[in-house]
Amino acid sequence: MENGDITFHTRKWVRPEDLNANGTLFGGSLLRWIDEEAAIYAIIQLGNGMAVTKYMSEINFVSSAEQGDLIEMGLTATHFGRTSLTMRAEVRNMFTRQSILTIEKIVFVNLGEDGKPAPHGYTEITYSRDRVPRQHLERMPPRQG
Ligand SMILES: CC(=O)SCCNC(=O)CCNC(=O)[C@H](O)C(C)(C)COP(=O)(O)OP(=O)(O)OC[C@H]1O[C@@H](n2cnc3c(N)ncnc32)[C@H](O)[C@@H]1OP(=O)(O)O
Repeated sequence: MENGDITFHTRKWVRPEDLNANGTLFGGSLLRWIDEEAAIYAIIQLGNGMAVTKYMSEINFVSSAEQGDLIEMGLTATHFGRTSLTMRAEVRNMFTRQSILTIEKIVFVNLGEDGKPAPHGYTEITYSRDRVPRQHLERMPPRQG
């Protein structure tokens, strides 16, 4: 599987505590949000809560956002390796669709119980919630039908 379309999931409202000294969105806040978004995406794709950030390529801050802006974060898997998952990320203004940030390559590694890289066995993106991390399985509602 290579180069899926980006799906925009999470929206954020740029608030005063997210601003830098210039009064625009602080890059550190944006990176914290995107790292968490990538972690959630990796957990869902790999069905494992033990997935860690390994590598991020250049980060391109394309344009700034201002207080009150509504932004959305998107990710897509671009490559399933043996133990890794590579994603592409984009953050954009929800209404103008203007790009705010792009990261071409974010690599997460699937860890085993021993904390070492472990094969995840997946090769394709899932668009449903069928790869449930073990610790959440017993709290799942029973299947209908
Ligand atoms: C969500 C978070 O915030 S997590 C917190 C931040 N992250 C961390 O603390 C992780 C710290 N790093 C580590 O613990 C270790 O580096 C590990 C366990 C992730 C990986 O250990 P390594 O010895 O590098 O593992 P290994 O060499 O087997 O590589 C594992 C995979 O990562 C890939 N990889 C390793 N280095 C890189 C790199 N620089 N760039 C891209 N991919 C890489 C490998 O190609 C391999 O993928 P594959 O199995 O799909 O082919």
